[in-house]
Amino acid sequence: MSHSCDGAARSRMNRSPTQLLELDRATVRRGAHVVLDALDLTIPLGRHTAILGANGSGKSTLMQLLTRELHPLAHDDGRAPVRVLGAHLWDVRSLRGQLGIVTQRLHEDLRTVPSLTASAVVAGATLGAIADTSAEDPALHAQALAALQRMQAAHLVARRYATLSAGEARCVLLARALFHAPAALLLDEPSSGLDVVARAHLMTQIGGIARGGTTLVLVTHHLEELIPEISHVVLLRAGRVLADGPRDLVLTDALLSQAFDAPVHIRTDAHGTLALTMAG
Ligand SMILES: Nc1ncnc2c1ncn2[C@@H]1O[C@H](COP(=O)(O)OP(=O)(O)OP(=O)(O)O)[C@@H](O)[C@H]1O
Repeated sequence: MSHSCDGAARSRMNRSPTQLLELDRATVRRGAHVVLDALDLTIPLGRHTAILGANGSGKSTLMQLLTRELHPLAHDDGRAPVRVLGAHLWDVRSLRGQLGIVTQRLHEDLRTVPSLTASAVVAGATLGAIADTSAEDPALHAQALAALQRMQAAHLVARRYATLSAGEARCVLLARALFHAPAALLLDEPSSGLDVVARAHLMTQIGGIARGGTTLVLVTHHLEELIPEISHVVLLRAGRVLADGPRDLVLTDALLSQAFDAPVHIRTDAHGTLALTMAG
């Protein structure tokens, strides 16, 4: 009996996963506060998805479930509340090799080490840790340079990461995130703090990455970041899924007004960029 169970588990792990994320009534509590409330959600590989919601709706917490930095409450019957790439047990380091991550928190952590160069930041993806390895390893340095070149950021290779502008740092983080050719790229408000030109440049690069076949998961409350490649939107409200579907069905004034608890209006400019304004 236990043999056949082990075999089934092994064959599930060995099959090529088709789902990036599967949540089965996943609940996360922080202190007395239920931050995610019995969430059911599936994000297939290959479906570029935005997780959209107001401040405090649970977007970053959902991202941390995906990266296994946070764990949900266990189910009494042993069912796995979270599966990432088909598996519910992950060694975090091997998961980091499958997911490229760009978050403000990672950026801030990297900036705390003044000696770190852009090359070291990119090459550090091999460790999943913050340490300067590229200086000692010419092969790693060359790979980091190639990754920066793909982001049109080769000129930054020797610069100290902590001295980069927000836009430059974001390109270096993208190069790091893509270092292992991950199955999916997770972006948490990637363009926040960037000027209009740097934002357009970054979002063009992200669009190219999506078209190249890397699944995009974008966590944001900035509608400007919903590039055309994003085909699917999950709307969160107070730790629950308010809507989950094709972007045109979810991005309506009515649903967004519910999500933001205020009357809002979505508009599209001449270049197709979305923006949200207060209605009236
Ligand atoms: N460590 C913590 N302890 C207690 N509550 C927390 C903690 N971290 C987050 N929360 C609460 O969980 C809720 C969801 O937070 P989360 O950061 O996931 O939201 P978010 O949608 O990403 O918000 P934002 O857009 O402002 O970044 C918020 O009400 C927040 O106050």
